[in-house]
Formats: sequence, structure tokens, C-alpha cells
Amino acid sequence: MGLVVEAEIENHQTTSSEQIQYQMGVRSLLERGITRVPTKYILPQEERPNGDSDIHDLNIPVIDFAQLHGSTRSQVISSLAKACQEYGIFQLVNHGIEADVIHRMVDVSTRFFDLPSNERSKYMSKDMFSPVRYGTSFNQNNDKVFCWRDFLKLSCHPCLPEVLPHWPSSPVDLREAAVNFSKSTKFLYLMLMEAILESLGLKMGETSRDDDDINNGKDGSIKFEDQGSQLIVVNCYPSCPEPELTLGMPPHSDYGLLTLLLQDAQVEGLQIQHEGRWITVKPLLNSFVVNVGDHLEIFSNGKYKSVLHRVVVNSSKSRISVASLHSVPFNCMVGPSPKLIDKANPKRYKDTDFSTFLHHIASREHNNKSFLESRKLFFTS
Ligand SMILES: O=C(O)CCC(=O)C(=O)O
Ligand SMILES: [Fe+2]
Repeated sequence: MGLVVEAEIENHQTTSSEQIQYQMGVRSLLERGITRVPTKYILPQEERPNGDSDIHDLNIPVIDFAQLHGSTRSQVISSLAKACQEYGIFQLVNHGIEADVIHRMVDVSTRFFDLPSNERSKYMSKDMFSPVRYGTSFNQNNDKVFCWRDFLKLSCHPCLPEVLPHWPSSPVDLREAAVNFSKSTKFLYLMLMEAILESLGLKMGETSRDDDDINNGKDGSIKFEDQGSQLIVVNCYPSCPEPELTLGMPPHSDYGLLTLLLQDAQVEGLQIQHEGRWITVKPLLNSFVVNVGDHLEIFSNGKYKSVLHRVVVNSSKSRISVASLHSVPFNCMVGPSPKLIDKANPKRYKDTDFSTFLHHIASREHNNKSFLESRKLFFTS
């Protein structure tokens, strides 16, 4: 560590009672009236955001969902393929989800993080498979440096009627808003996934039949339909007194097939890495950001790329985002589709079961796209 950083950390010394407080989240910390970023959140110089290197003029592809139906479908499928191949991300407009469903989800999320800290912390859990998990940072059990984020994770597995009684009962309208949001985004995901499979020359049926490309894990093919896993992640990034020292989320790729993300229409924060540079994903009114996840990179045998992204924070505004992550059922294997493998395109990734993925992600070693790297097969010729 350089001298400058050491000197900065000196100035940010914190007490052991604050160490315990970190586990309670950033909101709780701010309620104690801090005016500096505590040491626990200060990144080494080389990992800090650098405002100057962010550029805004890169056009992230915009996909018009309404145009998927009808005579324009084939053009939209080509645009989807290009977006997934070159960027691993696109913004989805005309998605058809009612404004009210979105508004209620954001509104109730904001009110959830406004609850007293002892009310929120009732939902803290170390169990990755818990139907509800409130927490802070990226992986608070392992993170050496914490990030400036609190979250609420709502799992929809194995089905909504089973998990619903575990979801927070306060605010009173949280369950209803989250159910409507999860059902709407699931429907959108299925429509998108069908189009993305089509762009790969594959197809999705209503049930697992032999001629579908979705049957359940044998031959490395995977199951996309209703039993697929879904996780709703509500992120809260409070305003930060020294945003240049920390991040809301460190660089990572999402593990699943696709993530549909609702980002705050007023507050920027999400950045993707593209051609070695960090680019801000400008909020686009009434849109979803759609990320390609690691499972889709593997399933497509590397044709589509999961996107490395991070979140920066700012000194004046707090930011809320809601992600809907979708993948195969938990008991499935993920591997390259046999239909995308041939002599010219040998298999590039090992098959992996979903829980190995999740355990790696929760582990100390996880950073950037490290898991995906560990699944790659290398060829000598
Ligand atoms: O808040 C954002 O814009 C991104 C959130 C994110 O990357 C995630 O929840 O995985
Ligand atoms: Fe993410």
C-alpha cells in the first residue's frame, strides 16, 4: 500500500464498535452521523473509481421489445445477437410492464430501507438459499473492504406461495408489490430468452420434450421454463461523503442467464467495462437494463459474453435499483449447448452444477469474472 493511502487510512481510523456497526449496513452507519468514509470502505487506490475515465458517449444498444412481435422480429433478433455478442448488455424499451407495477416496486423498496434498522436486520441471514436475505456490501462475510450498499434479496424458489410468508411483512404492501414485479419480469425474461435462443439457432418449448433445446441438464443442455430460478435483489446505495474512495458494488458479472435491472431514472451509478474502459449506463426512462450472465456465456459456448459491471456512488443522492436475476433450476447442470459445439467450435467450458456456482460466488476467492475463468477449457492448438 502506498504512503498516501496509508496516511488517508490513518485519518479515517474507526473503533471496534463501528466494526460491528458495519455489519448492520450503510444506512445504519449514516444514521450515526458519520462525515468521512470509514477505513473499512476505502479501496486501494487502483480499485477506486476514476471519474475522468468514464465516458458517456458510447451507445449501449437499445432493443424495442414491442418490435419482437410481427414483421420486424428478425431484425430485432439480429440486434439482440449483436448486443449479446459485443456488449453483453442492452437497454429494453417498450417492454410492456405496467408503469404502476414498477412505480410500486421502487416506492416500497424505498420505504423498506427507511424502516428502523432493527426492523430491517430481522431479515439478516448467512444462508444463500434463504427465501429472504437482508445484508450489506457485496459479500459481507468475506469482503476485506466493504462496499457502500445495503440490499434485500427475495428468492422466488421453489415457488411464490412457499416463499411469500418469509418475505418482509413491513411495509405492508411489500409482498404484493414484489410478487407483481417478479411475475411481470419473469414473463418478460421468458419472452426475451425465447428470442435469444432463436438468435442462437435454438428453440424453447412449453414443456421439456426431447426435441426442445431446454431439456433438463442431460447432454449439457438446460431447462429455461417456469421452474427456473429467480431472485429479486433490491439495492440501496445511500449518498456517500467521499464517493471517490469507495464503490457501491465491485466489478462483477451476474451468475445467471439474464438479469433484468430497473435502475433509478434520476441517479446514475451503473458502469460496464467495455474495451477496457468503464462506461456509465445512462438511465433511460421506462426501460430495463438487461445483462448477459455467466450461465448464458457458458450455455452459448462463449458466443455471448457476460458483462463486467460495477456501481459508483455519489455525495448528494441515494440510489435504488431492483434486479430480477433468472437462471436454470437449482438442481440443474449448466454447460455449453451440444448444438453449439462442433469441430470448428469445440466445447469451451466445463459443465457445472448450479450450487457449485453459488458456493464459489460466496467464497473468498470470488472476484471479477473469476468463476467463469475457472470453468474455461483451454486448447493447445
Ligand atoms: O445497481 C445497479 O445498477 C446494479 C446492480 C447489480 O449489478 C446487481 O444487483 O447485480
Ligand atoms: Fe450485477
